[in-house]
Amino acid sequence: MARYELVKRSVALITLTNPPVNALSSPVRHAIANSMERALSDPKVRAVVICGENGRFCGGADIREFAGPLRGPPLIPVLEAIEAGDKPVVAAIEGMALGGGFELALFCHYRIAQSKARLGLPEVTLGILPAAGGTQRLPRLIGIPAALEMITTGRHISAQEALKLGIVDQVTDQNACETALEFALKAVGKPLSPRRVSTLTTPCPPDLDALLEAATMQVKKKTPGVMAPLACIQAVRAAATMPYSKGMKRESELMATLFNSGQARALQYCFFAQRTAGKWTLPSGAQWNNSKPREIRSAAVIGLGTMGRGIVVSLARVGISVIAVESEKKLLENGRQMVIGMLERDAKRRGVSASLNLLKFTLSLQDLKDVDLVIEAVFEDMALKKRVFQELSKVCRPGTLLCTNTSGLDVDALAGVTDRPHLVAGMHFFSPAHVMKLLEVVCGPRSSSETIATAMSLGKKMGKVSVAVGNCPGFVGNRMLKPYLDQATFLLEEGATPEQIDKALEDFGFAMGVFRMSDLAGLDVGWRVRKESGLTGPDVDPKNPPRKRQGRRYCPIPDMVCEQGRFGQKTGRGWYKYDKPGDTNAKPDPLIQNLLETYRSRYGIQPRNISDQEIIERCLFVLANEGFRILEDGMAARPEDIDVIYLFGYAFPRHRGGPMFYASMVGLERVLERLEHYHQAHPDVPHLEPSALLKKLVACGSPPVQQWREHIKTMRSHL
Ligand SMILES: CC(C)(COP(=O)(O)OP(=O)(O)OC[C@H]1O[C@@H](n2cnc3c(N)ncnc32)[C@H](O)[C@@H]1OP(=O)(O)O)[C@@H](O)C(=O)NCCC(=O)NCCSC(=O)/C=C/CCCCCCCCCCCCC(=O)O
Repeated sequence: MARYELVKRSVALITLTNPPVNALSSPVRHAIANSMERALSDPKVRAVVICGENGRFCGGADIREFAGPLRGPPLIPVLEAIEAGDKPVVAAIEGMALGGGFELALFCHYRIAQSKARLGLPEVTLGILPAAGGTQRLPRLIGIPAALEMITTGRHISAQEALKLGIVDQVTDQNACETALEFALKAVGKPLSPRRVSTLTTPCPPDLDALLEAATMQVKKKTPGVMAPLACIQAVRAAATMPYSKGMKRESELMATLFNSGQARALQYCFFAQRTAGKWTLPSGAQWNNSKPREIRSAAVIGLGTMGRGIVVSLARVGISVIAVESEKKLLENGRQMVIGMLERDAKRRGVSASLNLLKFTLSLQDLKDVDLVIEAVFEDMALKKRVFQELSKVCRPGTLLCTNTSGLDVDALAGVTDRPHLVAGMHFFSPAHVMKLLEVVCGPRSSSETIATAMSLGKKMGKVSVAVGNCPGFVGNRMLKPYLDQATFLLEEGATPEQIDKALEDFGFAMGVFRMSDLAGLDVGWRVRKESGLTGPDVDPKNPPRKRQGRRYCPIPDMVCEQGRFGQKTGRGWYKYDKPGDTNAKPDPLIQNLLETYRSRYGIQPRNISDQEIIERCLFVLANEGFRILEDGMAARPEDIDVIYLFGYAFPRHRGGPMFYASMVGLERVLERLEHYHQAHPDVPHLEPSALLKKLVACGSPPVQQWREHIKTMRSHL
């Protein structure tokens, strides 16, 4: 777990050896303690260098250990022995020094960083704080404002920035370990006291209170209801106002309030869920680690609407040459200008040059014969998409992969009109596609493992969090969204207002409630889908009861809002009113209130007071219930995949872990009981009927979310 060598006859080289990131697990802490003792007691050793194997200094504490009882030597005394020793200790930072790894470096007397290394204290993103002295040592080294920013955001900084801030003593383009060995020999005999960060006085700005107050306001605004950033600010205050030892005590008290919190568990779950989601499997046994993706050098995007443009940008900025296709000259020119503008702005922001030379714009599908992969992003119309796929099948060379960006149509039906169904898959981007991190990779029953491997790997290359899902209407994300939206409108019928429902969801942690979000996305899209599927409009049988469709409860209020030309922010009116079209400041609209009152009296609905608890339970439990059904149907491989989809595609609050994790935190028994209760009250809403998997898990004693997969295994799988 750590290798000990004597090099250059007088330097002890301690190499952390815990792949993949040399995390500070209990055996590593043991090994560091033993190695330091050996180095300090060996008269031949005049200096010490600590580095990490495989070009990675240290990724911090072993997060997996946080879930169980704490074992092994506590980290702080191990690190204190480094600082207290009478021989210079140099940290040789390659790759990364994060969290406890960064704190380890801060206990060393000197720090040398390789120029590509990243440093940071990301604990706040895991719901905790840097409790191995990070909150007390970093402010002493770089001052309150810079330390506060790093600790409350968890931002990783470059070696160059670390040098500028005074965190590292030298940056090298060479091997950091070699440089540190030379450096260590030169440090022998120099006084160590000024190098001990614990002895430094925190430079205290005169406006400390105002500074901390501003930081508090900022984190409350950015992450309302999240505890860790606030605790970080309190800990940094201690670094400015207390002696080191008292500050360390305060740091550990604050850590104790966070360590076992639900938020910390949720955020740490999210960290692992995100990594688990990349590990896809297919029923054939093909999976992420036994299937080779193809290399994609060239791609085509068909359709330059909002989605198509974002996809072109996502591809071009990672160096893939793109042919963008439109059906009319005007649309093509418009799309071309917008894509170029987007790429230029993106490049400026990243300080690189825009890769415009990778782009080609055309009106002809014939130009696509040699591309490696096509992503179709035309209007959401099955007949149109089928025509495009038939044409692509004729034009593209036999090996070209054909992908669709449909947000819910049958991918296999599209595969069926091609000459290569095994090379067809869904790549469902989220809008705006160059910003949103989520990509649902839709595996049709005939998609080959190579096709899925390629789509997943391309997603990763574009910086997306890619999740493999099965081919069912709406896939995972949009399939779950429907019952969630339905509950929100049913609650309106029963007496709630858009403002009340949004506030309850925003207090829960969503950045925007469901109605504000719908106004932002535009209400006309859903209206068109409902008209096309015969739920509203002239195709509805006049004998159909007004609030029922196919025997189920149906709320026509969203249709009534659209009939008034209220399509959301873009028209200046939707569920809310706005000062002008395109404005974002949502204001309650008395006209909506009137519409709701008239509607209720027309149907004899007596409005009732609805509690925030009911809003949260009905909206979120029905969401999770559909998630359980998706797992039952084998359309998602595991609950983590569903949660990752909701975190990255639908802005589910990360400190709640995602809908499935949230359900497990509430307690599956309670979720089941509440769903049964609401279903009894609303028997014409089948989505409220508890799913078989939820009942099965409760019957099995409500195992933790990571164990649900064992219970799902016996069910059918499309993944
Ligand atoms: C940037 C990375 C490091 C690398 O990224 P990349 O190369 O892309 O690789 P990944 O796919 O992300 O990761 C590869 C695998 O490694 C696993 N991994 C990564 N980091 C860790 C880790 N820190 N621990 C465990 N496992 C890790 C990852 O899951 C992958 O596994 P797999 O292949 O999928 O199986 C990137 O990985 C990254 O960003 N990592 C996280 C970095 C981080 O956040 N570090 C901070 C960790 S927290 C920390 O360091 C805390 C320090 C203070 C400790 C003080 C402890 C005191 C406890 C006292 C508690 C007192 C309370 C008492 C209360 C009571 O009374 O009970």
